[in-house]
Amino acid sequence: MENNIVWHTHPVTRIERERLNEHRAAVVWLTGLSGSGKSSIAGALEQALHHLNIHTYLLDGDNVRHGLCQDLSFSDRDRKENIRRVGEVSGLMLDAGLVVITAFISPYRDDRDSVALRLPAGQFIEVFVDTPIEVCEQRDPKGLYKKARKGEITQFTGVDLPYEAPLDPDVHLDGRQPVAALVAELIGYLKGRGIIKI
Ligand SMILES: Nc1ncnc2c1ncn2[C@@H]1O[C@H](COP(=O)(O)OS(=O)(=O)O)[C@@H](OP(=O)(O)O)[C@H]1O
Ligand SMILES: Nc1ncnc2c1ncn2[C@@H]1O[C@H](COP(=O)(O)OP(=O)(O)O)[C@@H](O)[C@H]1O
Repeated sequence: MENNIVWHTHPVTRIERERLNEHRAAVVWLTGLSGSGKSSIAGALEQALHHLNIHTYLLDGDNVRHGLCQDLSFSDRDRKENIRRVGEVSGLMLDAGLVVITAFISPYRDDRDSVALRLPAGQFIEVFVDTPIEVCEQRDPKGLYKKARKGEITQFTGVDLPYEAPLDPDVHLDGRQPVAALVAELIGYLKGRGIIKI
């Protein structure tokens, strides 16, 4: 259907914003089970990058679901929409020249791949926070696994809905390692890819 909307190209581009920032823009997309460590790693990574004078923004599932996505449930359909919206916001922030860090379960490969396809090639970095469900369940800081096992919460990832692990992630983290070591691994990766120079 024709919608009469035409893309408008503006004079200041992402490349120029990146030059001003003295680093490249990227989306560092953390995916993993609830309790795998996404938020902890994302927060510590942002702090480390901030100290290196990198312009960052962190989008976290729990927080985004208080506002932008407060109308969405945990059904497959709503998770798809959640990830689509977050992907679009990440794309805008990437265009603004930021290193965007996202922490969403994002359990479905198709949804993650759709986000990657909407972003400039090479600027979507898929990070698998690989923590066995037994470990996540033992951590259970919010008591959600306990509730899901008792049937008090349904559609819980890893209990009655699947988690599709990335087949070929850019970075594969062992979520049982200390957060500081995982952050160092990510910083090393960003340097290796020429996103940050320091
Ligand atoms: N049913 C169900 N399944 C999974 N998670 C649940 C559910 N209900 C609430 N929560 C809490 O919501 C957080 C996950 O939100 P996300 O936006 O990251 O999920 S998704 O990407 O849309 O699948 C998740 O946060 P994390 O534990 O930080 O991953 C949970 O705290
Ligand atoms: N690498 C780690 N080693 C040990 N405990 C961790 C690690 N990462 C996170 N945790 C702990 O596990 C729990 C879940 O971490 P969190 O970052 O909230 O995970 P997620 O965002 O994936 O749900 C928290 O209690 C946190 O302190």
